[in-house]
Amino acid sequence: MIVSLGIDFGTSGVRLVAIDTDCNVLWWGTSDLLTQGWRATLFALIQAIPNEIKAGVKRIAIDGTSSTVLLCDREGRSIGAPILYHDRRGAAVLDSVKSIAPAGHSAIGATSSLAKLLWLMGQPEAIEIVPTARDAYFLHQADWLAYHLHGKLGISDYHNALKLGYDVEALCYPDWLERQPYRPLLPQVVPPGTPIGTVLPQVATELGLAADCIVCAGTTDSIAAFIASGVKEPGVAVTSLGSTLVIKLLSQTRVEDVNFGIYSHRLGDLWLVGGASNTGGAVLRHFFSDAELVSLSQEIDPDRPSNLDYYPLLTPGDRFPINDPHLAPRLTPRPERAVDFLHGLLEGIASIEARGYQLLAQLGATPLTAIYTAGGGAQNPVWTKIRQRYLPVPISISPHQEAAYGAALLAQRGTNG
Ligand SMILES: Nc1ncnc2c1ncn2[C@@H]1O[C@H](COP(=O)(O)OP(=O)(O)O)[C@@H](O)[C@H]1O
Ligand SMILES: O=C(CO)[C@H](O)[C@H](O)COP(=O)(O)O
Repeated sequence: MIVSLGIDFGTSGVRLVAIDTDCNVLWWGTSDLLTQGWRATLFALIQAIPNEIKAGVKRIAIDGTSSTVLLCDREGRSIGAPILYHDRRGAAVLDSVKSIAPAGHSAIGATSSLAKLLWLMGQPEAIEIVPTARDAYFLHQADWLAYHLHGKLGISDYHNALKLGYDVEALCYPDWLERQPYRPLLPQVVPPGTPIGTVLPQVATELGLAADCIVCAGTTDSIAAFIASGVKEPGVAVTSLGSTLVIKLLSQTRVEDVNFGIYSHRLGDLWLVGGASNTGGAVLRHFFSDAELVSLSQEIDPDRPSNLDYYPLLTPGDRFPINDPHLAPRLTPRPERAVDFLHGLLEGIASIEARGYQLLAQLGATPLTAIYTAGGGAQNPVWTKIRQRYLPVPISISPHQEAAYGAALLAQRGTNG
């Protein structure tokens, strides 16, 4: 039996999926992040796989949250704490980012990997490191975790590296990054799913993996969720209704517009175009429990408009489809009945999603033909009907929603599979 493993370090936990050559799920595991850290969580999840399945594991790929980064030494030890995907400390160095990256580049943003790198470069520990930069590495979460399996430091994939400034069309770092003093810290970048090396002998023994098990380059969590859907046809999109709202449309054309927070990841010979909004399930969860979301949604008539015009955010600022760090939430007027308030929230998020897809069309992406939905919100049929009022194409639930399943497919087939 040949088994591929996908491991997802997502926004709300860590999941592992093992699949066979026919893509059947043989095993799945889930864990909160252990207090001992990312590596301990990774190892515990792999250790928990039953031996008869584990013995067949030949490929592993890991996805992590996009723009979660760290600096580490040549032993892979983190220098300072990792900086998480939503950490906005990069806002302090945004002017420096803008001074080196071309206008409109997707690496320009308070949470981008590049902004975090520039922030780190201003810290005392980095000032010591840069002159001897061969001994230090700037890595993404997925790169660093894979290192603990294959033992090679300084390797990333072109999904994680997009917001670092890597040129995913020319497949090299652009001149404006090559010129920087911290260039030696940057990882070598390969296509997601590329075999990097076999698992280290001591790790194979510790985890009970086969000595010839290959560790592949990873991806980001939301791209792994897209890959999980199995979508191969340009024009088909996946909307993730998790804590945040993320839309990704498979397109023959690349589109970028920083004003709307729209950018394109490369996916084999095609483009994954879209953006990520701060609206989504986290706002719903702030006001309602999951049980209330189910019961109250059943009382909503999805064919009737709420007549509320919300832009649901928990704090000011959005990235997409309005890229404005100060954008004010719009959550008033608040009706007396909870069901009416929820109706307004679900419509508000649906209208942001629809606006996103309209913009992709206007900017020249391959025309939208169908939408799959993933994430907690996909389980709400009333919301699907509301969204259907705003969107001109059929909406259905994604057949596979787990990012870890997408990472397992990536390990098995690469991005063109
Ligand atoms: N019935 C429901 N209707 C709408 N949203 C829901 C429902 N159940 C859960 N959610 C939302 O789904 C989100 C969790 O989805 P999930 O995909 O697990 O998120 P994450 O992005 O954190 O991985 C929560 O923020 C919650 O508000
Ligand atoms: O909030 C996130 C955590 O990763 C989103 O998934 C992210 O912003 C989307 O990024 P990308 O398109 O690079 O996967």
